[in-house]
Amino acid sequence: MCYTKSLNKATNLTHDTFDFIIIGGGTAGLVLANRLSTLPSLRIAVIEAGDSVLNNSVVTDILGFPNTISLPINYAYSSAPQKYTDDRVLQYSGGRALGGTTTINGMTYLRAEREQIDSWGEFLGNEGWSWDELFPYYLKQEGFERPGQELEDRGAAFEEGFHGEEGPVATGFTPYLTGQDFFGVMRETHEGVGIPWNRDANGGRMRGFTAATQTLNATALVRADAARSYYYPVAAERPNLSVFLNTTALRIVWDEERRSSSGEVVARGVEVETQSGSIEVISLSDETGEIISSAGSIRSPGLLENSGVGNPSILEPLGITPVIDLPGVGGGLQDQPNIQIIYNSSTNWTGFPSFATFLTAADIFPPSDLSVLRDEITANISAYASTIVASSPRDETTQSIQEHLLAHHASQIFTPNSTIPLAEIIWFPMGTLIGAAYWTLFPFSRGNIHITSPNSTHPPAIQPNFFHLDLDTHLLAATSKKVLALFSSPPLSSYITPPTTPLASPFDIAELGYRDPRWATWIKGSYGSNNHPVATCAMMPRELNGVVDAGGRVYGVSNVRVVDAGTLPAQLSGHLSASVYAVAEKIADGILGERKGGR
Ligand SMILES: Cc1cc2nc3c(=O)[nH]c(=O)nc-3n(C[C@H](O)[C@H](O)[C@H](O)COP(=O)(O)OP(=O)(O)OC[C@H]3O[C@@H](n4cnc5c(N)ncnc54)[C@H](O)[C@@H]3O)c2cc1C
Repeated sequence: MCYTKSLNKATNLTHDTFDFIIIGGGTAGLVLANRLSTLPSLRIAVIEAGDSVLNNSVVTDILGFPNTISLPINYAYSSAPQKYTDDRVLQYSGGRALGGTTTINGMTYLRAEREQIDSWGEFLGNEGWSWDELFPYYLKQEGFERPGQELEDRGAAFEEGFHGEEGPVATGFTPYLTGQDFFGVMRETHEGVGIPWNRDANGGRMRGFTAATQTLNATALVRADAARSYYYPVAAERPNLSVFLNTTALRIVWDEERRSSSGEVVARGVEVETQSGSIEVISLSDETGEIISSAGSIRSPGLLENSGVGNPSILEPLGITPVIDLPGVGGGLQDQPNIQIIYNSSTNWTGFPSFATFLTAADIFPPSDLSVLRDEITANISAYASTIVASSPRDETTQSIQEHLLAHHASQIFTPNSTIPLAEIIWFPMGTLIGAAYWTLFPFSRGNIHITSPNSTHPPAIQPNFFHLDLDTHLLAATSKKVLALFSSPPLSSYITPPTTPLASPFDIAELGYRDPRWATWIKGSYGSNNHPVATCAMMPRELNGVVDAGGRVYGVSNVRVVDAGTLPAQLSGHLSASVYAVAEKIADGILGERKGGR
C-alpha cells in the first residue's frame, strides 16, 4: 500500500481507480485536469514528476525570468552533440513542477498567424482545426487585464475582440514596461523602413513591431503559471481531482487480455515511481478510462517508446517489444535557433521590456533576392527531403512524406504576399545596452527525440539537427543583416554606440552577403535553442508520420492520447504557451462532448 502526496485529498495510489490519468501537471495537463473535472462523475488523476512551486518567489516574480532558468526545477537537458555545428551541446530547459514550463518561461503571450492554424486542417489533414475553430479557445483561456493610459503611452495597446477577459490565465502588460519613449523610438525606426506598428498581434496577424502581452497578473504582480491559473483556483472544490506530486510515470501498462472492438490495443494503467522510490501502478477504472500524456514535447515521445509504441528500429535494439509500430513517435522535431546582437547604448534604460518584431520573408529579403530564393527552394524540395531522410533513424520517415511537409513549410512563408512571419526579434533595452534576441521561426531542418535506454527515467537524446540544411543558415544570416539594418536606422541609430564588450558579434561581417560562409561560422558558433520544440508526437494522419489524430488519440491504441507542445504539427510564429493552452482547451471540450454524449 502506498500513499503519496496529493494536494487536495489523501488518495491511495494503488487502490483508487480513475477515469482519466493525466501524465504531466504542466501547461496542457492542467487545462485538461481542470476542464475534465468539471464533470463530477469523472475521477481524474494527475501524475507530476515535480513539486508545487506556488510560493517560490523566483517563480512568482514577474521579473523572475531568466533567473528561473537556474532553479533546480529546470530539467536543463543537454542535447545530443549537434553534428552540423561542431558538435556543440545545447541546453534544453523545461519546468519540473506543478505548472510545468510555465513556471520558468519568459511569459510572453503571443498566439500564431491565422493561416498557420488553418493549415493544420487544410494541408496537414486535421479535420476540425482552423484559426476560426481554435480562436474561441484562445479567448476562453484568457483573463486579460486592460492597460491604463500610462502603459498605453509606453506602447501597450490592444484590439477589442482579440482577448478573453473571463478565463483562468491572467494576461496583460507588465506595469514595469520600459519607458523613456523606447516604444516611440522603435515605432518610428520600424515605420521608417516600412515595417508597421502592430497594435495587437494576438488576432491572427502578427507582422510588425508590437508591445507584447505576458502571462501575468499585472495588479498582484504575480506570474500566471498553469497551476495558478488552472489548478489552485479549483482544487478545494473538486474532490474528483487528485494530483500526485513527485511521482514519475514510467510506462503505460497494457491490458494483455483485451482489444477494443476495432482491434486496438487497450491501456489499463500507468506504472509510476513514487517519491519514496517504490514502483506502483495507477489504474483506470474500467474500459472507458483514458490516459493522456501531457509530459511535454521532450518526454511524451519517450513515454510512448518505453511503453512499446514507436519505431521498432529504435525499440528492438533496446530490448523493448513493439506494441504499436508508429514510426512518427519522436520524429519530426522542429525547433528554432536563437541568437543575439547587443549594442551599448548612450541611454540608461530603466523598466522591463516586452517588445517584439515579426518580419515576413518580404521584409527580410529584397524582391530580387526573394524571387531567386523562392525558385531555389521550390527546385530543391526533393533534395532537402533526401537529406533529411538520409540522416533520420532507419524506417522513421520517407521521401514522399518529407516532400509533402517541406512543401507545406515553403508555401507558408515563401508564397508571394504571405503574411506569415519568418523571423521574430525580441528587443531588450536594459541599463546601458540595447539587445536583440532573434530567431527564424521556420527552420527547414528536422530532428528527433528518442530514448536511448529501456530505463524510463533516462533523459532522451535530443537531436534538433540545427543547420543541417544550408538554407537555414542563409535564412538566419539574412535575418541578422535585417536586425543590424534596424540598429543602423534612425532614430534607433542615435541611441547606440559601437560595442565595447567582448561579445561574439557579427559587426565586422555586417556588409557581407547573407550566403557568405563567414556568416555561417558566426551563427553556428553563437546560436542556442529557442526552447520551442514541437511536433514530436504530431497531430497528423498516420501516413504523414502523425502520432495522434485530430482528437489527440494515439494511432493503434483505443484509450491513450497525447496533448502537449509535441502535438502541434508544425512550428508557429507565436510563442507556444498560448497555443498549447488553446489546443488543450479544444481537446478537453471534445472529450467532454463525447462523455456527455454517452461514451
Ligand atoms: C526557457 C523557456 C522559455 C520559454 N518562454 C516562453 C514564453 O515566453 N512564452 C511562451 O508562450 N512560451 C514560452 N516557452 C515555451 C512554453 O512555455 C512551452 O512550450 C509550454 O509551456 C510547454 O507546455 P507542455 O504542456 O507541452 O509541457 P510542460 O508545461 O513542460 O509540462 C510537462 C509536465 O510534465 C511533467 N513530466 C514530464 N515527464 C513526466 C513523467 N514521466 N511523469 C510525470 N510527470 C512528467 C513535467 O515535470 C512538466 O510539469 C518557453 C520555454 C522555455 C523552456
